[in-house]
Amino acid sequence: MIQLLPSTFSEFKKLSTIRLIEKLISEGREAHIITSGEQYEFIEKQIEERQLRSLIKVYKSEQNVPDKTCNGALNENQYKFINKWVKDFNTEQYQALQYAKIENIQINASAGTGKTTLVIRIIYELLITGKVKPEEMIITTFTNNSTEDIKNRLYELFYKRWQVSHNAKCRELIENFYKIKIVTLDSYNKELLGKLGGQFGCSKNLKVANEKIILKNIITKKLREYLDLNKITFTKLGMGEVDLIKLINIFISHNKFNVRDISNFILYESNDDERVKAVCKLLYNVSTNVICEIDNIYIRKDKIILKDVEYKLNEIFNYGFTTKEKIGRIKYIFVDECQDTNLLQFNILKKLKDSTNAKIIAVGDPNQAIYGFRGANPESMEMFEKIADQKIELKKNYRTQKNILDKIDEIFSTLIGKEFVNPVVTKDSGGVIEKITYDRYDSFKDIVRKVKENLPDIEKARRDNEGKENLKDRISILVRTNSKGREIADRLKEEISCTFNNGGNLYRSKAARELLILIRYLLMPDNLLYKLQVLNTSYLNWDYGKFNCKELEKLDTAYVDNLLLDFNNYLKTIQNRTPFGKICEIIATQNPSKGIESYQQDLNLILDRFIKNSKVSSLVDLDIFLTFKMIHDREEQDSHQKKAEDLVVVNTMHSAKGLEFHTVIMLADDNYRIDEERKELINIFFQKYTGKVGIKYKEKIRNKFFTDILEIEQEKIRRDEINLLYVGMTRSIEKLVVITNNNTKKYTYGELLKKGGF
Ligand SMILES: Nc1ncnc2c1ncn2[C@@H]1O[C@H](COP(=O)(O)OP(=O)(O)OP(=O)(O)O)[C@@H](O)[C@H]1O
Repeated sequence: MIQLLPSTFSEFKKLSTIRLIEKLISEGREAHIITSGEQYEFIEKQIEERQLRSLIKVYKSEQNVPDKTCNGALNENQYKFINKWVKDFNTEQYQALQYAKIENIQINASAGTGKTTLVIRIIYELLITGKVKPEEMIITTFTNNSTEDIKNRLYELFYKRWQVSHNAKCRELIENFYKIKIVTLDSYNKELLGKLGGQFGCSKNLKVANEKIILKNIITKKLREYLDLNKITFTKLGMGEVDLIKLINIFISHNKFNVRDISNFILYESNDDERVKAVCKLLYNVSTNVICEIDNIYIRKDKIILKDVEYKLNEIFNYGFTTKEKIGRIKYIFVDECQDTNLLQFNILKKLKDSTNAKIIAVGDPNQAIYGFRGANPESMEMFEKIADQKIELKKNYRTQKNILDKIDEIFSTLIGKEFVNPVVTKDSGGVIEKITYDRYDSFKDIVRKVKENLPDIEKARRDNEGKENLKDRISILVRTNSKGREIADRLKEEISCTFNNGGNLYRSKAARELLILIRYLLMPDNLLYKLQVLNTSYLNWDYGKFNCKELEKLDTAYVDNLLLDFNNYLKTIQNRTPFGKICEIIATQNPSKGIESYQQDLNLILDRFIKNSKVSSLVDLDIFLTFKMIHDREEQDSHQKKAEDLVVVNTMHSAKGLEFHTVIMLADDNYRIDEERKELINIFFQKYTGKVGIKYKEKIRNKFFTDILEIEQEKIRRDEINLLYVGMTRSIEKLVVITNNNTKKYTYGELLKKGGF
């Protein structure tokens, strides 16, 4: 709240000033007062006497303040005036804003304390004052969602400012908004490698490869070669081909793992079980072969694996193969959510800073670190702190009501076994935190009941907000996994309009794409393109390489037909089935999901939607349905408007990071470690410092290192999950409802919350 107080004084004004201060205290509000002359001295004295430094900030104006108070809407002149004197920020935010203009800073703060708001404001200030040009800054985040969020909020700031002031600079920035690089760290690194990687054979058109698709095929090929060459049987190894492929796949694609490090790993000890030793040797050899093959293919095709991007960039920087000219002019690097950075990423950012003399503004919250499992470094906050000239902590929470935050403190103090204190709250007008326990099989009824119960509040909040679509005025149903989110959104949509907000999209999933290809092939079996495409899908167990569908003319049709012979013969046996029956039959026999749970769930959901849509009966209908959905859903995803309209949104915990909602309904019985539940568990842990790799497969076969590392790794995963639960719970502004089962299962948030005494 901003108050302009006139410079001159009457007794009446004096009284009203005291009243104003009292009112602000009673509301627990924070205020900025601008005044001059004797009024300034008077207010300062009042504030001192009442010990209100933290609530009220007074600015002394050298100019005379206009003789009228203003609260809320400002006219243009008032706006200009205030903009000159005041940043509607608390002291720490204001300090950070000032430091950011001259130094490297690190901002460390808990949820809801205004980190993102501050970063956006710093960016805004640097641009609007002309200190930095749009193309001279890089703003990195970890997810596409955060990128979108920052873009929207920054744009809004410029737009609002332009509406009030019609400032020419503002207009110029709006027009050049696209030049501001707000990107995920991964995509920035890829672009950078394209620029710098000439000596390493990387071109500007470098594409990040979808390693999953290609890996499986190459692994199968190399595994069979190895087994043949060494005359090894599956019995000797104690596991079958599918599991072996899975094991090698996990080993190679593990995020902490880089292909070049393979020889540094220790896989077994001399007293390990013979089968374990045989599997480890196989793992080492096949992986090396696979990696060489992938490198060859990728170099030819100008592709690279995501993890390799960081590795190569580090090498380039380490060997000094880069110059300021090649990188381009960078004055500022912003790192949002810096707690989630891994060591390689940090090194790249630091080297980038050193080579360009750019300033780094890093913002994070150690309690919201959720990417430990994929290599984020727990010390990342400290690393950024070391390169910062100033460290700033934000101490006030502006989001959540006091009673909700107090409860969160209590739960997390118990869970992590040390005092956990959220920052000072600014809101204390009675928030609601409740837990609903159900003992039926399904929590859906409770979700619907709670949504309906809370909708009137949201509608009111929107009305109070003058009908403006505010993304905060919504109910968010928070779930742990994508598939659970989809399921809930799907069921809920039948009663209440809602949006599922996640990273992916059902109709862009592999399951959807492959199903469409299958349908088109069934419709037009003579079309060469569809023949090739279907050969590339998981419906055919084609064991090596994918066809390049763009090079149709180079292909020998007879050869392709020959490859499809078995599949076509099989299709003949089911030709009399109904279209839908045919598809179900093919899915049952060809098993395209190959045991990948998410693929199966996506497929089930699509089939379920087919069934519910009574208009879909022929294969052509199915084709149209899927094609339409692919286009339509894409529009829906891209449409900010659509997202804003719905009062109810379903979010995964990950996708809700950085957002806030009037009401949060959290589903706490979703399992967060599906792997543990599987009977035939395959698990690999890498211990970075010792180079040891813990391996477990089948029920009891494991190397000696596995048990040693297991506990440490589980604790890491648990910590990630606790942090993710914290992220979820701190999204709420007014209300937090937790729905959990009576018999809380292991590895659910219900279990964690119970341990936390909730
Ligand atoms: N000085 C301030 N005065 C009043 N409200 C503020 C202030 N700073 C931030 N806010 C508001 O507080 C809320 C939380 O801010 P923001 O989203 O920036 O927090 P955050 O620290 O990034 O949170 P998280 O880490 O949970 O994503 C927003 O609604 C924002 O508008």
